Formats: sequence, C-alpha cells, structure tokens
Amino acid sequence: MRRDFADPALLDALASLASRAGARIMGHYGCEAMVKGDGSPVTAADHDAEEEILAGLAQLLPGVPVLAEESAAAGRWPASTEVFVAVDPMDGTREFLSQNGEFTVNIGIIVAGHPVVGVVQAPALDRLWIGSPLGAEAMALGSGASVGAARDRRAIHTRALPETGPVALVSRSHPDAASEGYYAARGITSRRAVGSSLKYTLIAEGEADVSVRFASISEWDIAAAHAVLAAAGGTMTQPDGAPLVYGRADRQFRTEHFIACSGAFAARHPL
Ligand SMILES: Nc1ncnc2c1ncn2[C@@H]1O[C@H](COP(=O)(O)O)[C@@H](OP(=O)(O)O)[C@H]1O
Ligand SMILES: [Mg+2]
Repeated sequence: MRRDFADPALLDALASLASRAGARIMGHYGCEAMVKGDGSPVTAADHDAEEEILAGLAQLLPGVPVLAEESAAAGRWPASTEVFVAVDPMDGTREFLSQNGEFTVNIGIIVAGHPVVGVVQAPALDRLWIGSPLGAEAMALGSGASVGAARDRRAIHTRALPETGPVALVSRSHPDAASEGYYAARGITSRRAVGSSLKYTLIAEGEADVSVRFASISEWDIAAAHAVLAAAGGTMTQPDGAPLVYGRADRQFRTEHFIACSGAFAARHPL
C-alpha cells in the first residue's frame, strides 16, 4: 500500500489517539512506588498507552504493520517495512519517574524509509505537535481530549539563528561525551537539558536550534518527532549529511547517529 498520508482527517484522528494514550499514561503519573521493573507503574503506563495506540491504529490504518516498543520487546516486529507505523508509547521513562513532565507519546508513519507523518504528545504538558506533508503544527491539548478541543493551534517553523548563538538541547538522562565534542568544536556554549523527543519538537517550534546524538537509539524514539521537525523546516540527518533511513530490520531498528537542527543552523554549519 502506498499513500501520501496528507489527509487532515487522518492526522486529527492520530492526534486524538495520541491524546487518549497520554491520558492512559497520566493514570499512573505520581503513583507511589514509581520504580522501574516488572509490574511497576512505569511498565503499566507504557503498556496501557501502547494498548490504546494499537487498538486505534487497527481502526485508522488497518493492515499497516506497526513497530512499537513494547511489542518489539515481546518479539513482535513489523512483517514488512515499506509502509509502517513506529510507536513509542512513552518516551522519557526517567522523566516520567522523576515527574518533570518531559515525556511523550510518539506515533510516526514511515514510507520507503522516511518519516512522512508524526504526532508527538506531551501528556503532562498538555501539548501536541503534528508534522506531515501538509506542514507542521503545535497546539495546546489536554490529555484525553479530542483534537477538536485544541487551543492555540498554529503552524510552526524553525527559527532564524539567535544573535547570541545557537541553543543546543542535550539529553537530560543520557548525555554522551561525543555530543559535547560536537558543540565545543563549533563554539556552541548555550545548553538546555531536555528529556525525550521534546528536544526535536522544541527545535521545530523555534525554541532551540540543534540537538545531536552520537549514540544509537531505537527508531521509535525519534521517528514521529523527525517528521514534525522536517515539516517545520528542520533536518535530521546522519553526521555526514546522509539521510536517516528507517525500517532497518537488519539493525533491529536501531538508528545511526544523528544531527537534528533548524534550517538556519544547517545553512550555517553545513555537513
Ligand atoms: N545510552 C542509552 N542507552 C539506552 N537507551 C537510551 C540511551 N540513550 C537514550 N536512550 C533512549 O532514548 C530515549 C530518549 O532518551 P533521551 O531523553 O536521552 O533523549 C529513551 O527512551 P525511553 O524513555 O522510551 O526508554 C532511552 O531509552
Ligand atoms: Mg523511547
């Protein structure tokens, strides 16, 4: 099946689905004994959100294979990868545990290796982002609410470089030394620590300029936010400028290292 997925009704339905998944997560937020491990609220939050998303996708995109974090952990991988949905039901586990709000629901549609649609919802922040061939949008949306109830819905775009220099977003919980080396080599001194795929939606809406990762993570961690960033005028590529290609079953769906940045940053610092 080949579709371009530039369908406003589908995008809105995916946004409402992500919001419902966010509500399932929030049902476990702030529970006592939020420790990681089997049977813990973290596992239950992941599981509930993924269950919600898989049920919704079966209705909205019947027959489209899904790569989802919990399913993959249980050995269920997509049967084919020409068109598939990449799902991280809760990205930012450590942030969920520390209750700082920096965790997200992620639903991305991949076609021929490229993320063409992405929906990212931040349940504790009541924010949602959509990226597609129709453009990129941000909105305020309470968890569990239908997208029809969104407030401040607006198109977003990456920003011009600030006169004071680019702002780099670094992982709050998994910093890597090579990324620091990248920033240092370019004289980038402004840093903000952010958990989860929020790093890339913040660049998409013009709150920051660059975030690099010289480590491999899973495709579901970044596919949806990659689609948002690309639709907003940013890029997410390998460090040498080669595209990040998704659907790499041969790598167990682990990513290459990458540079995510605004269009203006890419023009100033060509790869
Ligand atoms: N060094 C590392 N080892 C394992 N997973 C890592 C990692 N660095 C990042 N990740 C994964 O990348 C995701 C986002 O992390 P970050 O906040 O650092 O950007 C997390 O997903 P989950 O929270 O869904 O497990 C985390 O598991
Ligand atoms: Mg993740």
